[in-house]
Amino acid sequence: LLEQGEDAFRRLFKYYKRRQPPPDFSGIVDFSRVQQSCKVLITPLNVTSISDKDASKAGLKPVCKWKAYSLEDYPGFMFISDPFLPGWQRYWAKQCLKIYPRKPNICNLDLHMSPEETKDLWEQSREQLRLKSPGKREVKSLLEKLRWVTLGYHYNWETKKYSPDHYTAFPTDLAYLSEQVAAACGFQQFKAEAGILNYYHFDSSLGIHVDESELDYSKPLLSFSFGQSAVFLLGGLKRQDPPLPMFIHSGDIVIMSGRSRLLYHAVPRVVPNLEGKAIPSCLEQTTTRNSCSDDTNYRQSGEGDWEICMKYLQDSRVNVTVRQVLGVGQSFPVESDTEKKADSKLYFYHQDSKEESDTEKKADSKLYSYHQDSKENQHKRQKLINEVVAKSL
Ligand SMILES: O=C(O)CCC(=O)C(=O)O
Ligand SMILES: [Fe+2]
Repeated sequence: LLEQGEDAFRRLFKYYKRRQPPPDFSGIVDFSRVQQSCKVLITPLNVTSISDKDASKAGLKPVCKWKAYSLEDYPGFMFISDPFLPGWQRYWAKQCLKIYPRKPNICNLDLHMSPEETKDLWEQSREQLRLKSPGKREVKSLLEKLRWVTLGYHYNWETKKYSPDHYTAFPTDLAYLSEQVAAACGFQQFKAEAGILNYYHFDSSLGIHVDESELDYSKPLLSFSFGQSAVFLLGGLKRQDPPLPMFIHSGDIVIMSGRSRLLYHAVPRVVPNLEGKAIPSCLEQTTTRNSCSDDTNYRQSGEGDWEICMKYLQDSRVNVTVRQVLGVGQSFPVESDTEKKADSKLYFYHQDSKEESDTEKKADSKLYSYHQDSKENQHKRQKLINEVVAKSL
């Protein structure tokens, strides 16, 4: 057991990432097929926390219809199995592909391209994607090279900080969705202040990490997924703690709050949806005419856009995590000049350098190595954990 505990997370991460021989997926928790495993608990939500009408404006079913789960050993962790109304996953997936990557939002491609060149990845990629034939090795469109987009307080991968100096308006529709979901889970005053979109393909993974850059851990972290499925590993407070593997499917929402807010986690693998179809059927549904959306984008969206989305999602997964960075009445700590410099570095467009710097490469692939924490960081982390635990008791 001592040996097993050594670096159980790394071993399991590599195991699920492995191609040959493929891993055994049978032991993975699948909330869409509740096996009444001893660990999975069905969680009742307060069905009056948000009105059915407000839920439907965000494309969500009435809360009484949601299937919400929690895990015995992970207080504060919640999993909502696809609570979206028919047709609405399409809407959100399209926003993630067509609208949110637009300027002024920041994406990995900005690290080595001019704002002019990354102005509208959707427009720049749609023809190429439309003509793409499956299985063929073709030049990748910009949309296919997209790895991440940041929203609101833009996350700086290098300094691992949010900065008050890099804020752009958070998309109102996504803020609304997040606030409804947070309220339904018992977090009434949630404010969507920062977002990270991750774009995955079948060969992508997201390393072992903890989201600790936000300044108020009493606020939940919300995660929405669309497209193909993923194996998600939920670890412990220590990096080495053995993780629990679970599937995340299209439409699923993960909430990390309370004691689970600072747990290590990772996505070792993206897997085809378990129905074995090109696109999971929940994404194929269209809305009924009378659903009440205030968003003109939605009504104007043509079938042509959806055709491009489908092409993209056949071998991709999009995940968006929404975070509240500041607590009520809280403000950013004052930064020193050196910190400010480091902070703005990533937003500088290197006009005369075609070579990617190491920093760019790292940030670009988001595969920055997750080094063993320094003594100082470990100490800081332990302090934070104590705070969170104290608050959630
Ligand atoms: O893709 C996911 O499900 C997780 C994403 C994540 O952990 C993050 O963006 O911090
Ligand atoms: Fe994360």
